[in-house]
Amino acid sequence: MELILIGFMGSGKTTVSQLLGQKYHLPVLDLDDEIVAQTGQSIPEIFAAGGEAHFRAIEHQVLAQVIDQPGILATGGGTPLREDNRALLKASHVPVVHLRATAAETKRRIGHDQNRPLAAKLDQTGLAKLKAARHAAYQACADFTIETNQLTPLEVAQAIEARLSLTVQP
Ligand SMILES: Nc1ncnc2c1ncn2[C@@H]1O[C@H](COP(=O)(O)OP(=O)(O)O)[C@@H](O)[C@H]1O
Ligand SMILES: O=C(O)C1=C[C@@H](OP(=O)(O)O)[C@@H](O)[C@H](O)C1
Ligand SMILES: [Mg+2]
Repeated sequence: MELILIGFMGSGKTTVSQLLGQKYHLPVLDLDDEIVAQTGQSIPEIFAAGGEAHFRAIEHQVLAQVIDQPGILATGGGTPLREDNRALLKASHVPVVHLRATAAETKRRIGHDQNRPLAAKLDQTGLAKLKAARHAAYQACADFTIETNQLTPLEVAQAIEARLSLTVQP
């Protein structure tokens, strides 16, 4: 991978990875999409079948498979929770960018989306608590953090470019 995006659900990892991939003609790999492709099950189906532990085991296997592929990787919001996943991210030696949004903005962005089993039943306070509990894991592997609340996805992509001083021509 050339760039890895991490952060809480709704922070924009999937959206921004696609924008950067289009602009720089780089392949984009979304870990959730890859999990769905490999298992033939949706994310809610995987959680329903074996709970979060089952999903995390698959997520780890797929991360280990794809980490050395070229392109931009959008992780899932829980990917950095496992120490072995954080080690894989760090060992890739590519920039790891942490995208952030407030709980209120997160609720606005994903509140009606049923495709995220861990967020589906949480109100804004629940999202804030889960996000706070994960903060250290994100910080442990991030090279830098972008606050996305006031930014469009395109502006987030531009903020990442500015931090990386990407030189590849569009
Ligand atoms: N900077 C942003 N401003 C407003 N909406 C955003 C922004 N980034 C993402 N979104 C929206 O939030 C939702 C979740 O984005 P997504 O890229 O799937 O996040 P993630 O992959 O981090 O969970 C989508 O509807 C997306 O269009
Ligand atoms: O935060 C999490 O634990 C999860 C985030 C999701 O990815 P997004 O962050 O892209 O929504 C997906 O991997 C799964 O629903 C679990
Ligand atoms: Mg995503």
